Amino acid sequence: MKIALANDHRGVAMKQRLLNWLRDQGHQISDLGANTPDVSVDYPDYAFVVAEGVSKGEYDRGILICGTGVGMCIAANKVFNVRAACCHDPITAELCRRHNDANVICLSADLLGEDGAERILSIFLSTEFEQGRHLRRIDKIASFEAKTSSS
Ligand SMILES: O=C(CO)[C@H](O)[C@H](O)[C@H](O)COP(=O)(O)O
Repeated sequence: MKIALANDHRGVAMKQRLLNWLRDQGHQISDLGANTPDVSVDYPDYAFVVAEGVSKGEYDRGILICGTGVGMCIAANKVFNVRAACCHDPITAELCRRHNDANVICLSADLLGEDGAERILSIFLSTEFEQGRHLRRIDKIASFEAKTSSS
């Protein structure tokens, strides 16, 4: 899978650990920063780059890491056609794919251990969207987004 990965200063260590693991799984990863834990950066700058890449179809999925995952998630969901999910557990990772067709996952560097993050990512990257009634629901979100972004 072609994946864009980015983080703020709080997510540098987790990103660096996950990079090798993701590449070992055969994914093509673009590391879009940040790479220095000592320099404070603003998570929206990174969330927008990843989310726009996914929105334009340059990447199959996006992965964002900040302290809680929440700031990245709020920012990424402002980008057209992006369905970002903040996942702290495997069940949310599974259902955000099966039910919500999430295309960006946001992880917490402060709350998740390495094993937890790998398990969550593994589920997120391997679970298919179920379509059916769930497609009707995400179509409603897309229609609302199209209507409000053109006004
Ligand atoms: O957006 C967040 C909170 O939901 C992230 O945890 C950020 O990483 C955090 O706000 C950054 O805070 P800092 O005090 O500037 O490190």
